[in-house]
Amino acid sequence: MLLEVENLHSFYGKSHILQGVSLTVNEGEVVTLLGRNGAGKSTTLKSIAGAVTPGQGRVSLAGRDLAGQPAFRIAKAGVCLVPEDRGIFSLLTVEENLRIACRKGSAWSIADIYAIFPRLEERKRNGGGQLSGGEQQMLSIARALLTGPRLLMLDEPVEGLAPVIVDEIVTQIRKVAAAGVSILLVEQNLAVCTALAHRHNIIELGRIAYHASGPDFIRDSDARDRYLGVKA
Ligand SMILES: Nc1ncnc2c1ncn2[C@@H]1O[C@H](COP(=O)(O)OP(=O)(O)OP(=O)(O)O)[C@@H](O)[C@H]1O
Repeated sequence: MLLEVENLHSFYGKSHILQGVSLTVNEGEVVTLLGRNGAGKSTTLKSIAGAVTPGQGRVSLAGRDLAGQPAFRIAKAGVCLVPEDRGIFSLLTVEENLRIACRKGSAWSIADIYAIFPRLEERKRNGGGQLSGGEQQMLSIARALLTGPRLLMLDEPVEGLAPVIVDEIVTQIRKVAAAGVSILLVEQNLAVCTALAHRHNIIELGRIAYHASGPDFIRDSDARDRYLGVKA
């Protein structure tokens, strides 16, 4: 087991958002966290990464307890969150954005990144702010990889992107997973989720209300309708 989250509770002020979330990610797995708007998906990722401090519960990475640790220590342990707002430096070039993300001891080099994301090499001298939305997303995933994470958490990586770019990013995420990086994916685009993931979790009322393997979830149209309001 790589990531083990057990009975996680998180609050914003008095709002009790996560009410006992439990989920796991094995080495080499792609696992989704699905759910309706406001269900607590981003909060779960932030609570694992330490951007939100959980009030209760266990988060462990390869057996090492991380819950309640500061975000920088959790990142150092190998957990990297690519947030929805992408977090790239718009005044730096693509290559500068990549260079400053590099960490000693990381298994990833900038050449590895260009092999998976050829568009970034084509655009390496462009400013981060000149990139399209899809290219910005690629750059933020690339920056996360350069830190050498064991667990990559992606928050809605294809939101608002054109279908051809979505396909490109799905292929890239698949290559990242094939390189051995475990992935916890939050994404509203179900086709992307089923194309990538080995297992799925659905969060409702602050808890995991449903989980299934990839093939079982594809067959279970009732669950998709009941929990996500998606017909067919
Ligand atoms: N910083 C915050 N302060 C107070 N409440 C917040 C904060 N961030 C999120 N919330 C609330 O917590 C709940 C869960 O939000 P979260 O962003 O985790 O949902 P989500 O499942 O990721 O949804 P979405 O798909 O809309 O991003 C929502 O009701 C949201 O309004």
